[in-house]
Amino acid sequence: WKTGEGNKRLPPGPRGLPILGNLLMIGSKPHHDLQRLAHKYGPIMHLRFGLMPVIVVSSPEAAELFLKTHDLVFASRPPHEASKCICYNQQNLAFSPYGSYWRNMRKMCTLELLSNHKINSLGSMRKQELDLLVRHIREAAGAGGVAVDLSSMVTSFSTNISCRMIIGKKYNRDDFSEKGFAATLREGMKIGAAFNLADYIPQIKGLDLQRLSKRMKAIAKDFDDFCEKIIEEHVQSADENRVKDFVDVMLGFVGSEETHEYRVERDTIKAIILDMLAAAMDSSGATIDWTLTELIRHPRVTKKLQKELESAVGMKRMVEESDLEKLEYLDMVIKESFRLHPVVPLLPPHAAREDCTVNGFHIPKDARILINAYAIGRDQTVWTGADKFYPERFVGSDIDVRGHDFQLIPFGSGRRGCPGMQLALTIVRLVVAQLVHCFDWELPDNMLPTELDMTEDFGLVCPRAEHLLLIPTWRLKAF
Ligand code: HEM
Repeated sequence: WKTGEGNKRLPPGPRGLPILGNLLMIGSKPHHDLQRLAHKYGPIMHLRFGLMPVIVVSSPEAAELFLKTHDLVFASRPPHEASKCICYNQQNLAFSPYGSYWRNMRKMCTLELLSNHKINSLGSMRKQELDLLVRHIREAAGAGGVAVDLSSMVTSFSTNISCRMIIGKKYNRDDFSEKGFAATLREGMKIGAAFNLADYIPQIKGLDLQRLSKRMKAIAKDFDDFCEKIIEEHVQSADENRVKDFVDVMLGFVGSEETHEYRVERDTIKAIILDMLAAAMDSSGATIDWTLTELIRHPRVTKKLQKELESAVGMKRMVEESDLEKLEYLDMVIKESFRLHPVVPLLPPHAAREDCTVNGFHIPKDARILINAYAIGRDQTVWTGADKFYPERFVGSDIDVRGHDFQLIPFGSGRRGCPGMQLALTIVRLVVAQLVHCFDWELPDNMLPTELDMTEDFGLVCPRAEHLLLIPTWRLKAF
């Protein structure tokens, strides 16, 4: 329990095996395994993955200490083989270590790509894509009693708006490589989320025991070809009047360090393209999917939400983004969904930039910090009836998801908190409201809501393992 440096006390935790440490205690759902261990060892727990000390944080008070009180110490990311190989030596924002490069890119992403102004300027594009989604579902509903694969439809919608916003156009299933655009990107994300032994025992990296390195190199090559093609198309494009996508904005900064403070090179653009696509493509879609699943399991909540929409929007038109601020119950439903189903259940690892003492425990430099947002959202000591979906718990409460309230941190908090939060909240609220307002939903084959499979598929983003199949019926009076 002691470090080599005198009597410094590490947080409690289970004993590990030589070399592997506690790695074998972690299965296919790490957030569940770590939640179980935290019940035994406490909210600040010490494990060892391979040769690396890992600190697991599982309560709001502890999360506040790491993400607010000592935010600057824990604002880095550890070395990450997948990002090194695929994202140009960890030049992506999400995994780049704390320092001037990260600060510069973070500022560019926050002020130039994900600002409220930029998000608002893309509103009509979101509307077009959402209208298309509703049309497809309505066509299926027209056939009467036919179930649609809502998970697939929402995922395609989310992929399409992300691609249009970031690289200016949509990609078909079979574009890009033999496997297809989205499948290749998702494979990259799966590899990024995998427990790669080389990250924890760097000495055995060359052995490539899990055969990840070979796959990473193949994907890195595909991605590089893809990003090069995108950049070339943007450079060649003569249309000055089109709405600027993220690649246009970043290309505008290349070689203009004198007028802008951003130092942007070709590899930077490629790393940020991949980062943004990976962060945006599945996260909002998975959240929408989980929210609709809970609504199907709780018809009372759906009815109440439909009533709110009826009185705020009326039955003669669809929901607009400008309606969202009036929809208080929708806000509670979304918060409750984020609480039970944070789609990034373990925040990407933070890294300690120096030794630090937290709550009397010694946290060594370079330790990986895993914040278990899933465990915090289901903490029985914080939430009454923690496993129940009950949006009314937020009536009269000012707890929100924006990172000020550490009992609910689906977007993280502090310097590394999600810069895409405002965009994600707009998309999730709008799509959930639209789908609940335009359609009634039923389960196929007389299935009961209690029979819905709630298994998660763990990755960088954690969607439902099974697709949500539902029968839609059009509700609105007009058109
Ligand atoms: C429901 C949707 C989303 C959720 C739940 C989510 C959640 C998160 C979380 C938990 C983090 C890590 C915070 C930490 O380490 O403390 C994060 C980081 C990040 N997110 Fe999101 N996110 C979502 C959507 C988006 C979108 C739409 C974008 C951009 C288009 C985005 C871009 C990023 C980036 C670039 C980072 C890395 C920030 C850094 O390390 O400095 N996210 N997100």
